[in-house]
Formats: sequence, structure tokens, C-alpha cells
Amino acid sequence: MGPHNAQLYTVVFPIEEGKGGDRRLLLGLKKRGMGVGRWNGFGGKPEPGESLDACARRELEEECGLRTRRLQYVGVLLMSGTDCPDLTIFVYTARDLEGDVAESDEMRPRWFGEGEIPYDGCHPEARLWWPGMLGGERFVARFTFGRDGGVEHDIQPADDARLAELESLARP
Ligand SMILES: CNc1ncnc2c1ncn2[C@@H]1O[C@H](COP(=O)(O)OP(=O)(O)OP(=O)(O)O)[C@@H](O)[C@H]1O
Repeated sequence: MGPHNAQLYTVVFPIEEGKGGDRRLLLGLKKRGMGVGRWNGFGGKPEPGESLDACARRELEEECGLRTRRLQYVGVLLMSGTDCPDLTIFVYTARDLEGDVAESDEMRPRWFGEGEIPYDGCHPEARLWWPGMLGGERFVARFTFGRDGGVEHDIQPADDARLAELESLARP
């Protein structure tokens, strides 16, 4: 299992830090396709020849209208299950945001305070790794979905070298 023969995706979480240290997260309610009806970051599949970083920036702007001067690659999700193809999702945070938040065909965006994240309306494993991500952790997380709807997980801290290695395995 790994990025070699999995479907590749990016997902980007725009974050705004307030003066008092409070944080807000922009999530989008997915309006169609994969993950419809759930709150998530903004992202999708890279186009042929497109870098993951470029994909993350493009999807961010297409789906919620924002650009960023500080995109950080913070983690990788390795997802597998008996009844679905393997997915490898490259996770980014976006700060120093530019532009105006705008709804798209795909996403209805909304800001949430760190304490108001609607985990019941997100992918079920989100609550396992979003708090760490918001706290600045970098990680590799494996999720294995069972037929019974359960999910096994293994979340490990990752340094630059480990993250770069996973990114290079995914490169065409
Ligand atoms: C199972 N747990 C999961 N947890 C967190 N995020 C998940 C996810 N499963 C899928 N995702 C994300 O959902 C989006 C789908 O993107 P999706 O709209 O299908 O891609 P893209 O825009 O390329 O599609 P079209 O080709 O336009 O249909 C994309 O951000 C991808 O990272």
C-alpha cells in the first residue's frame, strides 16, 4: 500500500490566526460527487503533469475563491479498504490568504472556530487527525476501512524527509 498505484488527491485547509491566538478554519460543504454532504478542506486530483503544490493552489481557488502566500505541506493520508480503491491524499494548510471567499459548484464554504468544527458532518476519521494538524503537527496517517463501516488507524509524526519521500513516490 502506498502512493505508487493509489489514486492521488490533495486537500487544503485555509487557516486564519486571530490576535488572541484563536484560530479559524475554512471548510466547504461538498455539493456533489465524492464525499457529498460532508464538510472538508478543498482539493481534488492533480491534472496530468501538474505538481501536487500547483494542484492544491488551483483547487483552493476554484472551490472557494482564495489564494495563499503560505501553503504548507503538512501530511499524507494513506487510505485503503476492501471495497474501494486505495487513495493517497496530500494534506496542506494555507495561511496569509488573499481574495474573497466564494461559493462554487462544488463547495459551500464557511468559517469555523477551532471549537466549533462539525465533526459529525465530516468524514468519520477527520476527528482523529484534524486536531493534530490544527496544532501544527506533521504526520503520515494510515486508515483501513472495514466492510462493517469501521476504520483502523495508525497516525505517526513525520519530518520533512519522510514527507518529501512520499511526495516523490507520487510524482509521475
Ligand atoms: C475518505 N476520507 C477522506 N478524508 C478527507 N478528504 C477526502 C476523503 N476522501 C476524499 N477526500 C477529498 O475529497 C475530495 C474529492 O475530490 P473530487 O471532487 O472527487 O476531485 P476533483 O475535484 O478532482 O474531481 P472531479 O474530477 O472534478 O470530479 C478531494 O479533496 C479529496 O482529497
